[in-house]
Amino acid sequence: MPTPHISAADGDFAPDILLPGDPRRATRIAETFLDDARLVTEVRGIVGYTGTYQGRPMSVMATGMGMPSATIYATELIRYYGVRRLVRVGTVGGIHPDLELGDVVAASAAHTDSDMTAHRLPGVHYSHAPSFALLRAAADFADEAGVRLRVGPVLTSDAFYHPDATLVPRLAAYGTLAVEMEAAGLYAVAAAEGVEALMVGTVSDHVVRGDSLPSEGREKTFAAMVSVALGALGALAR
Ligand SMILES: O=P(O)(O)O[C@H]1O[C@H](CO)[C@@H](O)[C@H]1O
Ligand SMILES: O=c1cc[nH]c(=O)[nH]1
Repeated sequence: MPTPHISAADGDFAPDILLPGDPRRATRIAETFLDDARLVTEVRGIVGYTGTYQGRPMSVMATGMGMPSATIYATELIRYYGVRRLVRVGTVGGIHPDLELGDVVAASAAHTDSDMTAHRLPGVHYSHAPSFALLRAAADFADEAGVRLRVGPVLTSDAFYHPDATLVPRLAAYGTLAVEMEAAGLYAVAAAEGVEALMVGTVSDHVVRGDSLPSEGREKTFAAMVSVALGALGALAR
């Protein structure tokens, strides 16, 4: 049944879904990786597609930017469309000095500067963590495929333009890999709803060094990230 934000019919989504922030990336993923992809929703320009990948049903849908947007879609997909495994495929800003542009990261934890998930467990500093099964499957797939995958904590921030210039060096001192804007919310929703989630990201820029990928570089590295996400989902389905 359609929700306030998704116009798809019952059964239109697969249990497995990729979640980029950018609607154009959702379309490119559907066109590049899925067979027989069809558009199942486009409310507010947030497109979702379902097709097959290696013979299995697979969906991809944009989330927009930030936790308020991403958690609306994640919640509705899980509660009303039966989605059970959600892998965010995002761009991230590198923080760790070892990260190169184009590297793929998987978030084994997500710190946050947001209060968005704090109301869920008052009095507790909640740990935003992914599905271990999905994380392990992503790491195993990357090893086998020869993809350089860095696994570690990220910061999920409410602000793309953060006013506190000391934040990134302080996070770097705690081994934080990168910054993005949705993983913590996705992990909290998935945990609360009893389903599995993971955030995989491509380093599109380095927030300390100040370099960033040109657009054709983004296209190539985006393929490595998506293949890791699809490989992890495929391994769990077997
Ligand atoms: O490229 P996406 O998936 O949108 O992810 C990152 O890019 C956006 C900011 O430019 C935020 O959504 C951030 O998390
Ligand atoms: O949230 C994000 C995503 C990419 N790069 C950044 O600096 N921040």
